This record gives sequence, structure tokens and C-alpha cells, in this order.
Amino acid sequence: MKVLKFGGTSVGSVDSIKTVIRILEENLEKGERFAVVFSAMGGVTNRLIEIGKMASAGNADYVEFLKGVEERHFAVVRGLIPVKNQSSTFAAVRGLFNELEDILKGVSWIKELSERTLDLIMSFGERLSTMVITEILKSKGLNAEFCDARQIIHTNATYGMGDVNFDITNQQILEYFAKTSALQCVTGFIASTAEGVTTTLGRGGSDYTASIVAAALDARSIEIWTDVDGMMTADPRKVANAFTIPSISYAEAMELSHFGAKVIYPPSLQPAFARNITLKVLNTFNVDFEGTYVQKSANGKEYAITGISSIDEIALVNIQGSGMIGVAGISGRLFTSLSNNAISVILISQASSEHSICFSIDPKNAQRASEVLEKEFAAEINLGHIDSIVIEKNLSIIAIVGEGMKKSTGVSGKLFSVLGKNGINVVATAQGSSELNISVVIAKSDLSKALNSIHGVFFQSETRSLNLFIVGVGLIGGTLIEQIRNQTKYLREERLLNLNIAGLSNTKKMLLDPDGIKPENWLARVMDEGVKTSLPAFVQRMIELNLPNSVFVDCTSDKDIVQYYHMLLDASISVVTPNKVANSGSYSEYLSLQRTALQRGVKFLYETNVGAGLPIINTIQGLMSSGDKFLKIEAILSGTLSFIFNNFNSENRFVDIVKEAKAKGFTEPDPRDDLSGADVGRKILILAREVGVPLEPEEIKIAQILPGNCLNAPTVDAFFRELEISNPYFAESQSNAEANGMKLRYIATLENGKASIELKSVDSQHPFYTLSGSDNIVSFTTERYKDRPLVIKGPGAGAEVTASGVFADIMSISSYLG
Ligand SMILES: NC(=O)C1=CN([C@@H]2O[C@H](COP(=O)(O)OP(=O)(O)OC[C@H]3O[C@@H](n4cnc5c(N)ncnc54)[C@H](OP(=O)(O)O)[C@@H]3O)[C@@H](O)[C@H]2O)C=CC1
Ligand SMILES: N[C@@H](CC=O)C(=O)O
Ligand code: NA
Repeated sequence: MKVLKFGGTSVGSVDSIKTVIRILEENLEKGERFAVVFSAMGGVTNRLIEIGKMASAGNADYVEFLKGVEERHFAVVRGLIPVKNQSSTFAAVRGLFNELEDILKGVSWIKELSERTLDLIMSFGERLSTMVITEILKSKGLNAEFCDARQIIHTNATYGMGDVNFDITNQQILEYFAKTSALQCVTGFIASTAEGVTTTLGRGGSDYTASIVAAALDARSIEIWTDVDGMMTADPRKVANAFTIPSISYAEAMELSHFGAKVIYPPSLQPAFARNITLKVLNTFNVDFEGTYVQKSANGKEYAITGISSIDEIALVNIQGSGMIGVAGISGRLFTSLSNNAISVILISQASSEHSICFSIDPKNAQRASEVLEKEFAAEINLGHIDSIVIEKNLSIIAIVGEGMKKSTGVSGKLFSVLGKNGINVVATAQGSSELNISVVIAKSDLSKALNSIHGVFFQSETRSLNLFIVGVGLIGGTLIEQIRNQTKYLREERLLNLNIAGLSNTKKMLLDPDGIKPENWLARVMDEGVKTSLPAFVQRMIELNLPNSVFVDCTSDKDIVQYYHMLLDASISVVTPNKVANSGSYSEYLSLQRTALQRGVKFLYETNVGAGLPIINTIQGLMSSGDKFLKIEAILSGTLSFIFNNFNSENRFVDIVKEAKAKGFTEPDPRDDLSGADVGRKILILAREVGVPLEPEEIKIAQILPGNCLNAPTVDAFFRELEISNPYFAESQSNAEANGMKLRYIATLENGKASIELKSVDSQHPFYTLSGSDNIVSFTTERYKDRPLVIKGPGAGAEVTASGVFADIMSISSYLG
């Protein structure tokens, strides 16, 4: 024996009822006996309540509304019963509507709608849907019978939520089913008192009917047919990656539903649970899908938790005071007074210091709760033993639920760590000793971010997302997007990582789309859909979107953009950048960015500030963390100048080599930054700071290699013209060096707290002699690398190596976020 139950959407239209009929026919073919419970057609119960209220308010428009409800039922009859059999069902439907019209007429006369009358009015929803579907089944020659649950389920006279008398009900159900072998089509939600007055079963009503019938008949299982794919790991409207939980225990289902998961209402399934009846949650609109099994204990768990649910809107009440410490009876009085005022408490937390108790409630009860408690503790408040009662609003609760928590350590660690890494403040927390649920109270504005990031870490086998906001889509930014495009498949399949480009901007246009801008067509989308660039608006929108695992990638050389880094880090958004401006301004600015990132638990990464993708900053940070001391740094830090001095000879012209360096993507957006030594100056300054030498920009001694006319050229074009004119000047230095078997190298040195940059001629014995292309070379002499320095060498400029360095920083954030 089993019991099937179809909810409102399943019986809400001709098409969905066709599917229901098919499911019933298949079950009949299998031969196992079953009963079926129906809800009212979707939306009908609410409509009937509305109609009842209109009638009692003397609003005659209810008649039209009622016609609409009637028409929906007629449409089902017309759509699903052969014409020759329709008239009797039409008459039966009309008969019920006549009865309902009379009741509503009475309501409109006496202008009063009691709970009792409302129950009667609502009962028509299930009576109509069930009667019509029974007639459809009969018209197909099936042995089906309409069963008015008022005949079998008895409650007391608490209208709106009758209390079931199980002794009588169980006996009546057994007797009723013993008398007939036909398929019983049972009205959900409704019941009656012993005197035959109609009542209803309250929240989850039709599930309750199915559960009562199944328990009385000792059924093997209950199938709850609804409009979703079973119970999900999280609300799919809030967490796009949520998926169906294949197997869940009764207790877990209870916990999840308490915190807002509304697929089923487990308390109403208690009679079935008490008899160990298996529940299946199935989708009428996806019939072949397995759905969710709800059983006493769940089968083989893959994850440490089973699901996540939330309550969007709660208020937190905090009562504290020195007079509460060690005083018995405070919490007793607190909760008794709330309960006497029918204020239900969702979560309670008290620190062991007993100095404060906080609890969360529905915000609509907040004002009343405050008044009740001020009255209850008036004496203590007067004496100053209890401070005033503080209510915080705009909060949400998230609960992670799962029996698996009992067996595995680190679940709460993982929860709080992911919240921390995403900058989500936990206002209050509670865990029951059953270890079935850990609840956290957070700001409502963080709810979506929190749900998604928690879901990401606990259901690891799903693909996680990193949300990238890239400003600057020139050489480096553009190459980065191309590299992301080429790696998308690999990262998805091998690393279960989705790099979601959620925002892009150049100086003209910007586009933000939390659903992602595909790297395949980013340019066309930015051109078509982008709006005029405004950096403050870009940053503000990013912060408002509050997406989990957000990373801001600055691929500009802009000076003003840096002012937003603080704001971003403060909003717990990591920053990755090849732009050297932030780290080469004042030392205090550099320090404060480092500190903000540290305080907020996010990352500020800039490996490509020095030597492009070469692992220079990471190497220094590793050595510093492990306690090494830097004695000297000697380095060639300009890919552009390295390229120039590696290729400039008597056969070519200096200006052409500079142009070639620019064409190869080695130069700064303005190549004067390279040739003036400014870029190398910034880099040695950053290295100095990284090794703990707090230099300011003006303390770097830069020897100029450019003659005055080039240095002072007002524009890039003018600069190139001056370079042409100055060719003899460069040729002379070059040929002098060449004549002596030497090579020109622009070398930066940091020693004894001082940094300088000079153009030097080096001979073949010098370690910097053999360089080619855009090579950088850095030699670190440290306490551990004293006799033979640690040397890092390789291409230190260019689009591919720089973009891949930025990419590596992004990947390290993804590993950090877990
Ligand atoms: N080339 C290399 O080898 C290396 C470069 N870097 C650094 O990488 C950064 C980028 O260099 P590169 O790609 O060559 O420069 P590009 O000039 O090619 O690109 C810069 C991009 O930034 C955009 N941009 C500039 N200012 C703003 C702003 N205020 N708001 C929005 N967008 C802005 C530009 O927009 P638009 O197109 O509209 O002008 C352009 O898209 C620089 O900081 C550079 O120092 C670091 C290491 C190595
Ligand atoms: N323009 C720079 C690029 C890297 O920072 C250089 O030439 O080194
Ligand atoms: Na680097």
C-alpha cells in the first residue's frame, strides 16, 4: 500500500492534470494498491480566502472572482472529459458552486467571516479538484471513487488548524478502506469535527492528509508530487548551483524546513515518520527524475552537510546586564513572557558568562517583544541590573544542516572560515547539542553571498566560481581574457573552477553582468551593452552586487584607480594588479593597503609589479616569512631597456629598437616611463619595501640615460622624434662599450638601505652580461644566500608573461578561498 499526494501546481492546469492521470494509470498497471490525495488547484485556496473577505466586507466584486474560479474547473472538465460524459460533471461542479454562492451570500449579509465559515469556504477547493479528477478517471473507465476526507479525518473544533483525533480517525480510515477496493481519491487539507462541522488541517494540510492516511493504513511509502526536483541543497532561486539531495533523514528534513525550505512541511508528516514510512518527493513536471527520499536515516552521505536553508528576514533581540550573571530564573521569565504573548523564538544564544542573552524572532513581533520584555524586567532595568533591550533588524539566519556533522570535525571551522574570507560578519550563532544544525545570523545584504560561498565550500564536487571584475582591457587585460578563454575548459574539468567575468571596463565603456561576460564575445558585448565608464559607479556596483569570491583586477596604468583599492579591500574584495602605482606611492599608502588586506582577510596581489610573471615578489615574501634577511639586491628590472641594450648595435638605430620594444608589448603604455628610469625606480622601490626597507619614491637615485630633449618631450610622438634626432648620442655610448668588449646594463641596486639605478658597462665575467630578449635578472644576497646569491632570470616584460602572472595571482586567490 502507498499514498500519492499531488500539490496545487500538479493539479493546476489541463496539461499538468494529464500528467497526473498518466502517473496514476502507470501505478494502477503495477497492481499495488494505493490511495491518492489532491490539493486544490494552484491558487484556488488563496482566491477563496480573498473572496470570503470581499464578501464579508460587502464588496460585490467577489461574484466575478468566484466565476473565475468556476471557469478554471469547467476548463478542466472541457479539456479532459469526453463531451458525452461532461454534463453530469458540469452539473456536479455547478452544484458545489451553488452551495458556495449561498454561503458567500450569507457572509455578505451578516458581514462577518468566522474562522469556522472560512474553513467551510476553503474546503470547496479540495472538494472541487478531487471531484473533477475522480470524474476524469472514471470517464477513462478506471475504478476510482471520490473520498471526502471529512468522512474519515476527525479533529476538534479549532478552526484553521484542527487537532486530529487519531483514535477515531485511524479507525475510520481502516474501516473506510476495508469496504472498497476502488482507487480512493481523497480531498487533502480538510476534515470535520465529530458533529460533522468542516475544519482544515493548517499549514502543510494536504501533506498531513497523506501522512494521516498512510500511517493509518501502515503504507509502505508516500509520494509527494510537487513542482520541484525534490529537496535541494539550498534554495535554487538563491544558489544557482543547488542540487537535489537524493536521500535525507526525517530529522534533517525537519531542520531544513524550520529554516525556510518549503518543499515539504515535515511536522505534518510526523504520523508517517512515526511509523517509519518512506517519503519520496517527486516532480510532476520532471516525472523521470529520482527526487528525494526522506527516511528515518539517510543513505550514504557524500558531503559533511546535507543542506543549507535560511530565513531572509529576522530581528535579533539582545538583553544584557551585569544583574543577569548567576541569577537563576532570568531566562525562564524571558521566554515565558514571550510565549505568553505568542511570540515564537527562532534561535537563542547565550554566552557562558551569562552577561547577555540574544534571540531571534520574526521582525513583525519585534516591537511587541521589546514592550513585553521592558514590562517583565521593569524592576531590573530601573535598578540598572539589566541594560535596555536592543533590537537589531535587517538580519537573516542561515542554517547548515546535516547528521554528518556529528562524525566529522571541522564543519564549523569551514563555515566560519568561508564567511570570514568573504568579509561576512557573524552577528550571532547557535548550535544545538544534537549537532544537526549550525545557525548564523548575518546582515541581510550578505545573504546571497553567504549562501553561495557556503554552498561552494561544502559541496566541493560542484564547480566553484570566482567573480572577476577587470578594469583595463588593453594589452595585458585583453591577453588575460584570452588566456582565461583558453583555460576555461581545463579549469572547469580539472579544477572545478569557473572564472566568471562579472565586469569589464576601459576608459570609454563599462559593463557589469553578474551572470558573466563570455571571453568569446566580451568586446562585442562591452561595445553593444556597455555604458559610459565611471570608475566610482563601477566600484559601487561591484560592492552592491556583493558576489561571493569577488576579485578586482586592475590592468590599467591609471593613477586615480588606486584610491578605490581601499574601498574594495574594505568590502572584502581581493585586488590583483600589474599596475605599480599603488605600491610605488608613499610608504604609508603601501603599508595601509597591506594592513587593510590583512585585516579584512582578503588578498592584495601584485606579483607582476616587478619582473612581470617571474616569481620575484612571491620569492621575497617566502624568504621574509621564513626569517631570511636581505643584504643586497642587484637587478635588471626593465624588460624594455634590457631588450634595447640586447639589440642595439652599430647596424641599427636606437629609435627603431625602442619602437620594436613597444610593438612587442614590453614598454609601458607611455614608453617614456621606461626610458626615463621611472619604471625601474618604481620596481626597486617596491622590492625595497618588500624586504622591509621603508623608502619613499624621492629617495631612489636614478641616473638618466636620456638626453634632456628626449626627457622633456611633451608627447609620445614628440618623444619618438627627439629619439631620432638623438641617435648619435646613443650610438656613441653603445660603440664605446662594444669596443671594450662590454655590454650596457641599466642596473638597480639596493644595499645598506639605499637604492640607486645606473647605466653600467659590464664585461663577460659579470653575471648580467648574458641576457637576451626582454630578460630581467634579479640577484638576492641574503643571510641564507650569502656566498652564492639567489638569482631569478627570464623574460620580464610582454603581454603573455605578464597576463599569465596576473592569472597566477587570481588562481592563488581561488586556492585561498578554498
Ligand atoms: N607590458 C608589460 O610587459 C607589463 C605591464 N605591466 C602593467 O600593466 C598595466 C597595463 O598595461 P598595458 O596593458 O600595456 O596598457 P594598455 O594601455 O594597453 O591598456 C590599459 C587599459 O586600461 C584602460 N584604462 C586606463 N585607465 C582607465 C580608467 N581610469 N578606467 C578604465 N579603464 C582604464 C585603457 O582603456 P582604453 O583602451 O580606453 O585607453 C586600456 O584598456 C600597466 O600598469 C603596466 O605597467 C606590468 C608588468 C609588465
Ligand atoms: N615596461 C615594463 C613592463 C614590466 O613591468 C618593462 O619594460 O619592464
Ligand atoms: Na613578478
